[in-house]
Amino acid sequence: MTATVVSAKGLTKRYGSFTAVDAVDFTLEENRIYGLLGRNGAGKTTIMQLLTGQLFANAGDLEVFGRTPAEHADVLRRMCFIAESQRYPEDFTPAHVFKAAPWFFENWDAEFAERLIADFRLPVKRRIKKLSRGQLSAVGVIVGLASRAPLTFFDEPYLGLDAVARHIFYDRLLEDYAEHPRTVVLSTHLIDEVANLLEHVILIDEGRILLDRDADEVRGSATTIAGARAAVDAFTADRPVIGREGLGGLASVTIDGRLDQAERIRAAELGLELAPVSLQQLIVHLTGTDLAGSTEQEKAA
Ligand SMILES: Nc1ncnc2c1ncn2[C@@H]1O[C@H](COP(=O)(O)OP(=O)(O)OP(=O)(O)O)[C@@H](O)[C@H]1O
Repeated sequence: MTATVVSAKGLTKRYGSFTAVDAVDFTLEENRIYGLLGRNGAGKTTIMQLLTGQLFANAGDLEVFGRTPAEHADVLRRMCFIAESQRYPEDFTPAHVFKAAPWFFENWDAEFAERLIADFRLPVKRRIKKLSRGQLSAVGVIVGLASRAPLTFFDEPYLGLDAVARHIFYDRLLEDYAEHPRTVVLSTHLIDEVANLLEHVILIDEGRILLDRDADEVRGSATTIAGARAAVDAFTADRPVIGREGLGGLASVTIDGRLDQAERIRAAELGLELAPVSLQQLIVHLTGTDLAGSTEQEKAA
């Protein structure tokens, strides 16, 4: 049986009259990788700050490892939060950060950190304020991975990381997670890149939860049918269409739900192609916008 690490009921955070997190209910289970997804301003960072005791909720019940996070130092010690723009003391070098890390994280693995430093080619003796944007992100990613905290949050940890470095992060996370399972919460706009990593998806929109489901179930919950427009239209006529694209005589229509065996055979007879829907496509549909819009992609590239 898996243990519940986080339990939130009616969790609410207001900034003045604006409600950033609106009475959300969710749980995080032990040893799973969660994607906390949503458009800009959806409330993802605020939720992570509530969970890590950096903010107080205005209403609701929150338990992390069975206790109220902000009031229990032993709970805070079991968490690691890597923010988009991590701050460090003036004149610190990455070497100072990694030397201090074992004071904060009892599972800190210095050897693993050394390997990551080599992977990311991080100049550990250079002052942090002189590091490039991507190198600064690498410092956070290394702390997040080598801390092996039972509950680790990565809030858009990639700013400036190039594609190679991002894939090193994903690979090392998966490898290390297989050997040292823990609960990881990853907030990102690069959904297609992390789709295979995620075991569970929580989608936030305007402070509310739109979707809280196993990632495989989400992936299998829609189908794209492509082919000659007339055949596609006929095949999808009575179905809940959630997306439609077309060019000339060709069409590609995404429907909510799976097709059974008979329907698949019929589609093949009509010369139609069936394709699974990506997590990103579904989320775009659910939130009405492309989360990985060009600015985010460019920022991360
Ligand atoms: N200190 C604050 N005072 C007032 N409003 C705030 C404050 N912090 C956050 N907000 C607002 O709360 C909402 C949620 O912000 P949050 O940072 O949690 O979003 P997010 O989902 O992490 O967004 P992004 O993907 O852009 O990082 C936003 O509308 C934001 O403007």
